[in-house]
Amino acid sequence: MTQAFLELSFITKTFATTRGSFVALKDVALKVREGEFVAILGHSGCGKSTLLNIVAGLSDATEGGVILEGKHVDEPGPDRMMVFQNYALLPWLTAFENVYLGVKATRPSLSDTERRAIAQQHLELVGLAAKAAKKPQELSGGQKQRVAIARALATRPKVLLLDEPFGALDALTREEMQEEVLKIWEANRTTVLMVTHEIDEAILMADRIVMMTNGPAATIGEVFEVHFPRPRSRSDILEDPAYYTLRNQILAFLYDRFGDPVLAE
Ligand SMILES: Nc1ncnc2c1ncn2[C@@H]1O[C@H](COP(=O)(O)OP(=O)(O)OP(=O)(O)O)[C@@H](O)[C@H]1O
Repeated sequence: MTQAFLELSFITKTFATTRGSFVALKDVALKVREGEFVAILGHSGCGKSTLLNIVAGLSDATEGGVILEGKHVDEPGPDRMMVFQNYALLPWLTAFENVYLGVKATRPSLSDTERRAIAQQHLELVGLAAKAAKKPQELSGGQKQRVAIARALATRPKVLLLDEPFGALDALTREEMQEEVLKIWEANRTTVLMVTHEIDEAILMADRIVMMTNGPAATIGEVFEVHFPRPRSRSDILEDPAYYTLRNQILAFLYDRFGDPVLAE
């Protein structure tokens, strides 16, 4: 690869703590292609969210940094939108207003009519047009996460950052949401970095799975390519012997080489 679309360039992150400095990440280096879907997998506490926060510009790298289309980025910007596990919607606004606010903040050159149309289109994209006037507390967890995803996509980010986006959902809703997000991604091919604890989620969705070693000084231990054809279906993958090989390789990494903390599978 010559110039990467997104490059994590030898990111080291040290936190100052009451007991001295704590090196959470050490020399994390990764090049991501435009339109690629990358999953970041590792044990709890290894530094996945810290890494995503640095890519989002919400936290500074102590050394190294993030390069997007050849430019260093170290502050939040509309080119990188994050979706959090706990949705982070504004509770006093409706579903529509939450999405609209994101569009208004990031696309000032558009007319208000255009912004409203974009907000509406993105609520439709996630199947929530009928709930546009509902406030977050009137929505289910899956519906709230749909609004958060619509809000992130409506700003047309270059990179979508998903921090355990389905972590708060029940198993069935989680599977539905994985498939929906995959469909949307297959239609748009936004570059995605997704942090997850779930091996099957990473295999279903990602082009590559980046395995983090345990902290302190966590780094990328291995990268697995996921070759299943797209569009993907869970049942096709489960019928493919390559799925079991890949799953076993991931399990071996997590438990034989870096066993210890509990993996929320
Ligand atoms: N502000 C901070 N100050 C000190 N240490 C921190 C801070 N934020 C994170 N850490 C430490 O850095 C390490 C990585 O944390 P992080 O939340 O990134 O892990 P994670 O892999 O996302 O965990 P999980 O999967 O449980 O969400 C942990 O040991 C954590 O205690």
